[in-house]
Amino acid sequence: MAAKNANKVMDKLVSLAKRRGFIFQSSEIYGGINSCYDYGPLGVEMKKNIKELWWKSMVYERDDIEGLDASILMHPKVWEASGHVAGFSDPLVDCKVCKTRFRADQVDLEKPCPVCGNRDSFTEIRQFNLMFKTFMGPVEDSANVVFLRPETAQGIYVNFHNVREAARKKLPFGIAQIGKAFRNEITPGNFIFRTREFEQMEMQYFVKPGEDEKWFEYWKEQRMKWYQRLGLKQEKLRFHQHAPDELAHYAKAAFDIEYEFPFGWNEIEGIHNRTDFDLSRHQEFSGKDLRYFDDQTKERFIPYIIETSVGCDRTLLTCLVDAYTEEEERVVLKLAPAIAPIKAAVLPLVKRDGMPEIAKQIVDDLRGDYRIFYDDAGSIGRRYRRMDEAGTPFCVTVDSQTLEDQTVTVRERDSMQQERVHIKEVKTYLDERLKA
Ligand SMILES: Nc1ncnc2c1ncn2[C@@H]1O[C@H](COP(=O)(O)OP(=O)(O)OP(=O)(O)O)[C@@H](O)[C@H]1O
Repeated sequence: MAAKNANKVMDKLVSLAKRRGFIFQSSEIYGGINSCYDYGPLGVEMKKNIKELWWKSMVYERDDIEGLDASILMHPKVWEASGHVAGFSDPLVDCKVCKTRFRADQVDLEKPCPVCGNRDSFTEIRQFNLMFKTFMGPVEDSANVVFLRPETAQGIYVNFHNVREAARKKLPFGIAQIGKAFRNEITPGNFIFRTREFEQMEMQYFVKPGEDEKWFEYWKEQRMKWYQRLGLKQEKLRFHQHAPDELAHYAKAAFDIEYEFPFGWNEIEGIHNRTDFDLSRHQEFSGKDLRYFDDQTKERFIPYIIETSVGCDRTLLTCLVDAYTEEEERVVLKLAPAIAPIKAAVLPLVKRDGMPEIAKQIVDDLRGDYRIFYDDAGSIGRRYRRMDEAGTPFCVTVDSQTLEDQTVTVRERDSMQQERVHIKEVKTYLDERLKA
């Protein structure tokens, strides 16, 4: 029953996302391609807003973090050093009869194939590496194999000294990066929750060994605060601590921030104490000295790294799920104004008496600062509903009173309360309410 309801909510969200232009199935006219999605006009705005808010809180509001945008394709040795060539894999089995593929840890191998019912039909377990391989240059041989990065972090580690020197940074400091990552997941699903191509927002914070635990606690707290700033319901968020047997090979401690989706509690962000593993390995494989020189203590050492790693697409899904609200007469996305794709809609009550002209003038005045939408099609009620579904926090309506006293109606999305505001005051009114 619970699973059925979960599917229903997700189905409704997927349908709203398509109808309103947030997210489309990739290559839809060709029947689609599994687990790949395209962001439409509203989706692209919302994703951009999420990335900007992350960047603002991680880079602009601090003085100890610098930005980076590293290449997706990297030297193949990076992935040997990182452990991804040897260890970034899931166990896989195939049914020899129906050819269905399973994750070996998600199916009972002693039982018949759950799809075709045949006994003893499973192949041996094989380790399936999740990295996408491709070839660089015109010759397709093993000497030219390169990988699409499965995480953005390695681009940060290999640039540790470049960024430190260029930005003249001393420990502790961080490097932040937003970019695409690719994983050939065996079991993608739940809409954009787990896909094979996705975007990550990662920050690696370099600290002195011995100070790592303190900074780990600090970043746990900071990152949880960020989700509150995104407007997510607090009771839907929690930490999950990795037990010793769950810890990745590089981690001394790991906490996930989890959200309660309609399909259960799931990770949205990982916070890891990666110790000196990454820089030590890159030092070993590259032969370059990646130690840090502390000019106060005159010591040389490899910094520890505290990582915060979150999926941008997964955050967007979380915000949509959290905002999706069904009320008696309407469906409304109660998105935080900072991430809402359209900040305000300007609506002439009727298409005459000069109302459209006044409305268009208001749009022109606001356009440079905000994503604004003009709509004069259909009844005012229908137009409000469309904006509710798009998560637009404010609707500005030009009506007959406007013609008399230059005031407009501003309707707030969640409360549906209306206020009269002078046309000259609309920009200030929005500025005050749209600040992140
Ligand atoms: N296939 C994916 N699709 C979308 N986002 C992803 C995917 N894999 C990872 N992420 C995002 O990147 C973040 C950090 O990646 P990390 O390697 O810690 O994930 P993970 O533990 O492998 O995730 P999971 O267990 O969900 O596969 C995740 O918290 C998630 O938000």
